[in-house]
Amino acid sequence: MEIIVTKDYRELSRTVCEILEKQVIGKPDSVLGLATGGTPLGTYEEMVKGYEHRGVDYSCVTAFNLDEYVGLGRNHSQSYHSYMNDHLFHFLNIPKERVHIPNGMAEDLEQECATYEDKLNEIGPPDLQILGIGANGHIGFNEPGTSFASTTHVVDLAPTTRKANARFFTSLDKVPEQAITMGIRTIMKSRHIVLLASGSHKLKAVKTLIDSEPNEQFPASILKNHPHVTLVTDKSAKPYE
Ligand SMILES: O=P(O)(O)OC[C@H]1O[C@](O)(CO)[C@@H](O)[C@@H]1O
Repeated sequence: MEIIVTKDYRELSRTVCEILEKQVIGKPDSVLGLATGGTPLGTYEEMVKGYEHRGVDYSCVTAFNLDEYVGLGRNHSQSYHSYMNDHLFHFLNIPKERVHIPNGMAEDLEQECATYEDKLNEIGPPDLQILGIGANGHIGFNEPGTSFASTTHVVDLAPTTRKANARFFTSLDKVPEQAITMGIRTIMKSRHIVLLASGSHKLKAVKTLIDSEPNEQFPASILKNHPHVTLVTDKSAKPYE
């Protein structure tokens, strides 16, 4: 695993943006796997600047998002559809038909997962997958205990994850209890994975990742079995000198 330590969050965001832009400039029809949560927000801001000021072209890119809450419509302010539109897609020239996010309102959620996985297999895998890490080691919404063989599936969110994400909702009881997420096996098919960790609250998770062998109780540990992972962390989330 390659590890890049940046001096702060701003530098982390610029670094990840540079990796993404290099990917897209080198291969204009790249498939990008994108993440939500607080950590990639700075990266998306930098990408928008890159599009507006440096003319980075996304017209041939395809995007797949990692996950979506079950029960939130695409126009709900806290759905990941809204998050991606508000922070990225609204500003870039990725054609709408090449943007893929699971439908958390699907009547048949199992079918939605199977269709999403099929689409990923048909068009993907992502050339570059962006990932955040949960304090409990989750990647996407794959909570501790998720099988490493999992494909896109419906998950029950861990109480700690709901609590961590309650900051985006008016109260904890408004945070959905389930989500659709790409599985661990799905994520591992990506050609290059860039894992972002920022802030002292991620220190323990980064330390556990570095110190542990792959095990299903700490989902991010599977990344040690992947041939091309870049961990980009700022100093406050760096556990060792
Ligand atoms: O970047 P954050 O907000 O710390 O979240 C870390 C991870 O947790 C999630 O938001 C899910 O809780 C993921 O989407 C994200 O990768």
